[in-house]
Amino acid sequence: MAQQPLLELPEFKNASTGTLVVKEPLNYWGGARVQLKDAKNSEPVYEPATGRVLCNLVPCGQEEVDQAIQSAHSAYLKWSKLSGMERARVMLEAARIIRERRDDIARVEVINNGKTIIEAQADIDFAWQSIEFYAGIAPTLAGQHIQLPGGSFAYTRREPLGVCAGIGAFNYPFQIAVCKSAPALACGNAVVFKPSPFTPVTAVILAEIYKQAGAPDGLFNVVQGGAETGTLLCHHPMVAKVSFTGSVPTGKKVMEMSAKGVKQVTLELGGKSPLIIFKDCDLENAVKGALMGNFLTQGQVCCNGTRVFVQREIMPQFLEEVVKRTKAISVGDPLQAGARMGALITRPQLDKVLEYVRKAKEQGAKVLCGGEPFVPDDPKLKGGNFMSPCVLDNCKDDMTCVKEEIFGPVMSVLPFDTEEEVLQRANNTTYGLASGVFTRDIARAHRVAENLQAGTCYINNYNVSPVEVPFGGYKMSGFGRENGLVTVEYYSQLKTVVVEMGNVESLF
Ligand SMILES: NC(=O)C1=CN([C@@H]2O[C@H](COP(=O)(O)OP(=O)(O)OC[C@H]3O[C@@H](n4cnc5c(N)ncnc54)[C@H](O)[C@@H]3O)[C@@H](O)[C@H]2O)C=CC1
Repeated sequence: MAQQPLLELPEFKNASTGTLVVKEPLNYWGGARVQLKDAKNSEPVYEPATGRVLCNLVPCGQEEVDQAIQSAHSAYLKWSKLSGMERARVMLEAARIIRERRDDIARVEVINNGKTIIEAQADIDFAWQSIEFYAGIAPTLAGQHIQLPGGSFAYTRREPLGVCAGIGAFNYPFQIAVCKSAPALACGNAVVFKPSPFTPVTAVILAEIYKQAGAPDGLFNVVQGGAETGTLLCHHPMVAKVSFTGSVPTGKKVMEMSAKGVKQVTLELGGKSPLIIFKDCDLENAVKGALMGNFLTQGQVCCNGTRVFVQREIMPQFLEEVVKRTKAISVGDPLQAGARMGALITRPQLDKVLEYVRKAKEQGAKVLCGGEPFVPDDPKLKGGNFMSPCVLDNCKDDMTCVKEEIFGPVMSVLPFDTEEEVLQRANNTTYGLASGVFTRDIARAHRVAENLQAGTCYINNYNVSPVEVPFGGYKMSGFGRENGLVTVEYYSQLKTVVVEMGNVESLF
């Protein structure tokens, strides 16, 4: 009997905070959810807002990873032979279904991830837009014709890589699965995706949607698990490329393992990005930018501008306004429309963030607001991983909170005097994912953008990442790009064909 898609099951349809229990298998290959034979290594996955068990994660071992990759490979053989127009048609249908089911997918994402519904809806909108964008590009993929002497010529073909593995982080589960699969599929590849073990639920919904849209069985597969399953993907000889989103230490391991098989790698890693606010800025916009650059997804965003450099003359006004607005952020049930901050991903992650705040105080920072565990009034949320968003003043460049990626709602504010000084301090980090500058001086804005060592620089805004704009890191924040036209280069390879129209001129 055909499986009923997850989103149509009654428990998914009526899901609200504290009610969803997922019993259906979350691994997916060969066009269907797969129940693993051996569930002995299964681990509970908790709902961040309640601390309740949401599902049990059954990790894939060698045999299952191999099955998923074989299934991807057979789909690749068919999919790669389709024209770009044919691939686009399937992708556009997938985008349409996602758009139609946007609120349902967003609700499940909230329950699994803990972010607020308003953010999850934006993430799902990003997802269908990304698939639409790459569907539009699929028919345009083409090579070049190069005229040679004597009527001979060469041409290039932009060809897919084969089976691409995607490994995702927990903070944008559905969106990351799409950011990797949309360009990969547009170029003619097949994908095996491993979500974070903390957020296993929505990737399989994406798999079901691709199938419903007409993708061949095996084109997009999901293998669940943690480091071990990820390792199996990186080592598998039939995987042509690994696209990884996660922390720097794991990214290094992924690169090392992939190097053994000379696999292509894209690394979307962490950051400790600078946001520079000059005294000639529009202060209200700068404050809004600092909040958007620090508190989305409970601060668990790779490109967050967590080192906020403020020119000394406007520091008092900036702090007053930023603290007032931070205190007004409503923390609570992420499925409530009014909530603006939900729960952190896990209890250990919450403890880690609170420890960063404690250490910051010990090193001399001043907590202007927040930085404490938060227990909402609603009894069902008592076991959730909530904390109050935090602003730290009196920060110095050598403090731990300024140097390390906290991955929680903690903003460190630092004074500066001159442009030259702030650029030097902003760049004094091994990371280079993003950066931002607020100023009304147009020449200064572009000069600062040029001199910041980061893959993205936002001028007079922060954390704006539309699908058509490339995104990725400098330095230890990784390499390769996601989003935008350039990403097709990371999911395809160029074949050169040389055609002789005359006789072979042999030296022998
Ligand atoms: N640059 C970007 O686009 C983004 C970067 N990130 C970064 O991700 C990090 C937070 O995400 P986490 O999920 O905590 O990262 P993580 O590095 O702990 O895990 C990421 C993924 O790697 C897998 N993994 C762990 N060990 C592995 C191994 N040895 N081999 C293969 N796979 C392995 C995990 O199971 C998970 O799926 C932060 O540093 C954040 O900045 C997050 C989102 C976007």
